[in-house]
Amino acid sequence: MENLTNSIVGTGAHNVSSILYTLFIYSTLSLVAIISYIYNKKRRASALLKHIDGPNPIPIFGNAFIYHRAAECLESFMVDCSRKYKNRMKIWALWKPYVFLYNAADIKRVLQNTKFLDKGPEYKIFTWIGEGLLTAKGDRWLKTRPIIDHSFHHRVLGSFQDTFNEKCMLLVDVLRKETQQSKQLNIFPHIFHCGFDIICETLMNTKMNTLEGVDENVYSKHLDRAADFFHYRQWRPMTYNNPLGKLIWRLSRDGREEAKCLHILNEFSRNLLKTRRQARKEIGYEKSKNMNVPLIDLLLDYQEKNPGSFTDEQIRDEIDTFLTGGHGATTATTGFAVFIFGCYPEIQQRVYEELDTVFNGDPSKRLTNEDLNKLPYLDLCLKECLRMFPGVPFFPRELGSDLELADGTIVPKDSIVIISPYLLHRNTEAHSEPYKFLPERHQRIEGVTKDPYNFIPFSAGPRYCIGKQFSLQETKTFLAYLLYNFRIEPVGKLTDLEILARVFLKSNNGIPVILHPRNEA
Ligand code: HEM
Repeated sequence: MENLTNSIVGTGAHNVSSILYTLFIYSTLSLVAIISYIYNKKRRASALLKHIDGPNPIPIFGNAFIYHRAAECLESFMVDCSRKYKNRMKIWALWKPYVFLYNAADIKRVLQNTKFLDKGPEYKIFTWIGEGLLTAKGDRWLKTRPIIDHSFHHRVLGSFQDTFNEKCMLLVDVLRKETQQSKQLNIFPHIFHCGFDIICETLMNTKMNTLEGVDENVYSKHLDRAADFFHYRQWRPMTYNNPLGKLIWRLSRDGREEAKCLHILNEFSRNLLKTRRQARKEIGYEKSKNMNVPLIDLLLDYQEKNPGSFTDEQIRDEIDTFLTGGHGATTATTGFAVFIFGCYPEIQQRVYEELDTVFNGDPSKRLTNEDLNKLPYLDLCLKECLRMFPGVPFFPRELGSDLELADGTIVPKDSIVIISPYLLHRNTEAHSEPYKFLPERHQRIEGVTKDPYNFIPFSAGPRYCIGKQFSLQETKTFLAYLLYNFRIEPVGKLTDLEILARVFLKSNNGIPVILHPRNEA
């Protein structure tokens, strides 16, 4: 019996050690295989990208320890780099090359090519929007974009003008009250809430009254927090581009708070969907035949007519995508525009005079689409604001195959390409005196053709911004009411604004202005 036990124990110990030995061999071999795979990839990438300059990397980590400065010190680091490394630059995040492009010729090669439609891994940390239109890949994007396009038909956009007017007039009232209480104010939160109410009422057919403070703006509040985490992680790829980094992030205090935030955002959108479905039942909503209806009804109609086409969670992804994208960039642009007009009083006066021909002395006039078309100078100013402060300063593409740049340089498959409207719009080869606000530069001149890829606030090619026309119409309405009702005085200079590249461009110290009412209503 003793012998038997000894031999079992002995065999067991032997088995354990041989299992451990085998495990050791396999893990060593796997590690060697992974390291040599990464090493070979990195070697190929280094060789191919040797002609693209960038900050000096350190062994193993590359530029991982300076990469975050790209977002935090947009002007003092990123713009400086872009001046030093003309037209494009390379940054290594561990072994992964990030190639920043800010010249039209290279950007065109990415945006026009249907091989490069997939967004970069940064968008995976947009966790609350799941696989909505912005992040969707391949077949899902190909299927969804043509459907959603119907909701942005000019007939649908035309029908939104009443809501734009009503909300912007309310914004003017709210600001009038504010100016009575304090001389100086940060106008951005008011614009942001107004933009949120507009997106809910137009695309989601759901009234929200956050501007008046009736409904607490749960969504915007948590969106702002989620954007903080996005901002932090976006420029620290180690928190999302490898399983260990992701796990450490999830377990961290911030990671847990992020998860709570995302849950609240998603729950808000689920409720919005439920409420709209219920409201449709109650009012006996009839499905439209031509699909030119607000987004939420389009998706619900489509789901009912084509069972299995969209799950409720996929519709929720789209709701979150459009609630996020639908007011963030537009309100950022409007905020910066207000400040710029304050800094250029002569230009502000010229816009006011143009507006006066349309408002005709009546500050509460409801603007029509025809009225908006009679404001060509405001159009030029808006374009110039979008040039100087593009709401989306950077956007990524992950290369599914090698990309050939304009001069023949090959950017290898699996690299990340970052297209930067912000840097492109400040590139002196594309725009002379880029720090000057010169609306006239957007004027068409007979016989002169400019490269449209020098100005891409809404991106270009097949994945250009679906909300472009919506946004232009909305921003113009915002500015028309604000500039007709107030003379804007900035608090400080343009260079005092601390500009951050968050999900959307943001001034970290707000948009501080003094508003002088022009006409008492
Ligand atoms: C000034 C305002 C805006 C700016 C500067 C802007 C900018 C952009 C840019 C640069 C992209 C391309 C992003 C990429 O390729 O990764 C984009 C895509 C997109 N935008 Fe906008 N946007 C604005 C307003 C809006 C509005 C108002 C909406 C919705 C109502 C919207 C919804 C979207 C969506 C869904 C996409 C993804 C399109 C696709 O991949 O098919 N955007 N936008």
